[in-house]
Amino acid sequence: MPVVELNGIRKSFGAVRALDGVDLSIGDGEHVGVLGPSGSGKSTLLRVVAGLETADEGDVRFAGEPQGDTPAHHRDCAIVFQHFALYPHMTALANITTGLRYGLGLPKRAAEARARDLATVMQVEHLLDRKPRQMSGGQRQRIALARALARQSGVVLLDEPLSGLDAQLHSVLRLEIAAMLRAAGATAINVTHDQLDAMAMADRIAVINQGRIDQVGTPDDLYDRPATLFVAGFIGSPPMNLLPVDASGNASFEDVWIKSSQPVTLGVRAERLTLGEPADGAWRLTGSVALVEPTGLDRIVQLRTERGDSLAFRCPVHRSPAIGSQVTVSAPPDAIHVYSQTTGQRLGGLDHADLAVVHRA
Ligand SMILES: Nc1ncnc2c1ncn2[C@@H]1O[C@H](COP(=O)(O)OP(=O)(O)OP(=O)(O)O)[C@@H](O)[C@H]1O
Repeated sequence: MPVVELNGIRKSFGAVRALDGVDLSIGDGEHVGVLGPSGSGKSTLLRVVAGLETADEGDVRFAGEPQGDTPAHHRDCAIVFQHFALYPHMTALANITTGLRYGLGLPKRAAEARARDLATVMQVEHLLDRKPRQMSGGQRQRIALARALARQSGVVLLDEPLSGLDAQLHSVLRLEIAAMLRAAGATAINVTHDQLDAMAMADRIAVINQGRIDQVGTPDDLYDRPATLFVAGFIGSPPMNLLPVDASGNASFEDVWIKSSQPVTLGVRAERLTLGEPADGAWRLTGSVALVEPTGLDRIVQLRTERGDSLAFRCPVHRSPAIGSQVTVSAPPDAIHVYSQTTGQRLGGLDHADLAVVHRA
């Protein structure tokens, strides 16, 4: 049985539809990332699960039990907020034990014993006597997480737990937090706008777009087979190149026509495009180099085609073309994804029944 189930959740604030029919099911011990741009409804979703916000429609279940009438403080979940929200006048130990003593009613000694055990596992025992202002941002966030995990709740809810931390700490802490949650066997919902965080931490990711979930899948599912144009353009850095096919059925690939009963957009990832003369059967494009972006590992090159499409490809440092030069890139047909422009949904690959691919002589 799923630990958390959301069925048909809708929530509006006046005219703003924050959640527009959200279904999501989370298994025991699973870590699900909720990923989407600013304003897409991520925080509202988390607040509805926590009971801090009431859904207009739909229901939230924990272990099969509808939570509709259960107030936030009686729900079996703990939240870690974006801005630490530790009590500033209390030590880390007191911050962790307060919830155990006054929330769960544990006696002081038992609460402290549990807090110390957890602090040892999380390697923060040296911080227990410090107050929040005596700790760094990362240390405060570890204590906030310890406080949430100490409650041994069914569900841990994380709201942008890494925002506001510097880049290096950020990447260390995301692995640590994911490992701590796994070690505790916690079921977690982790809201973030950062795809790298979601990819690194979550077992599955729900991509939310304007209050609806476009796709739920493993990080690889989302990357390899984005279900919608939105996911294709959101996941990946650089995101997938998207090339609309014009009304006459002209693909922007030069030697190919696409005939389709509906307008489609072709997608191809930057790393599937190769610089230089194409192999047999590959689709090719020529354009002028607009920008070359060093990543250290390689170069991301932005190309502008004659038709006016922009696309990015990756190439090794030693083969990097000069800005302004004309180059040809190509992709194997199996690297090409096809999306409906009408529905935004992925139709599949070039073998889709609606498409006829005509190679020019
Ligand atoms: N209390 C509120 N009153 C009015 N509108 C709200 C309220 N809370 C959220 N909204 C609106 O609902 C939409 C979704 O907001 P939400 O905070 O859930 O998005 P988000 O994806 O968490 O965004 P961010 O990443 O910027 O925090 C936004 O348009 C927001 O302005």
